[in-house]
Amino acid sequence: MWLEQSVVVVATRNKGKIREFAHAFAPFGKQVKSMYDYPELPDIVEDGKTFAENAFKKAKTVGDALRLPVLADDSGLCVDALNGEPGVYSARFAGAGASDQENNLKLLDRLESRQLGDDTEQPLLSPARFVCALILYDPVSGEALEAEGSVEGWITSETAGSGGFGYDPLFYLSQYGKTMAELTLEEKQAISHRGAALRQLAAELEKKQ
Ligand SMILES: O=c1nc[nH]c2c1ncn2[C@H]1C[C@H](O)[C@@H](COP(=O)(O)OP(=O)(O)OP(=O)(O)O)O1
Ligand SMILES: [Mg+2]
Repeated sequence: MWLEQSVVVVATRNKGKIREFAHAFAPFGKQVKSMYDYPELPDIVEDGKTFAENAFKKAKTVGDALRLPVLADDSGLCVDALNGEPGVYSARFAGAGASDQENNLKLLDRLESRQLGDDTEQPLLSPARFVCALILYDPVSGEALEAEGSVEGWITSETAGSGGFGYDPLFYLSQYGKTMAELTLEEKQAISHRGAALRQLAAELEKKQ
């Protein structure tokens, strides 16, 4: 069913995610629609303890409302020096409705205030990873497919780049010598948590054929 459809509905209002999904599905001739295309959809309270729980809630809420198969993404940044925070709270780290810039500033503030002494002044503040959980939910069968991906990097105090979204300007990839925000969409997709989760989901779908 889902593989034949020319439209993919993604249960998100994040424009950065929408851009990445549109880029990922374009080669398959699939157009991406988001919650902006269905203004009647409710806000979804993301009260799960895991990315997968939240992604499932997004997919089920939107899928049941539209009676269409829906893909949902819940993702975030887990920072070692903060014991995995902000994790599932990434979007509201600096408070409900916080902007990316406010969240980034709070993250740097939390990490820089942990540095002891002046001689620890190095731009790499902590190992970190982005995690993305995807759920593809079909309201007719009630079936849900799940995939998860992650990417390892470092939080840097030398922010750089204007691509991507969210915490990308702070997320340094040693193998590229660049932040995630300095990568093209193509490059980001090849290594990102979202790209990895999408490839895993595609493999799951293939198994079911
Ligand atoms: O590739 C990424 N590059 C940088 N930052 C990222 C990425 N992926 C997730 N993030 C951050 C952004 C946000 O602070 C949180 C996602 O929160 P999350 O609830 O999944 O998304 P959201 O509220 O922005 O949109 P929605 O729930 O409508 O999908 O993690
Ligand atoms: Mg959200």
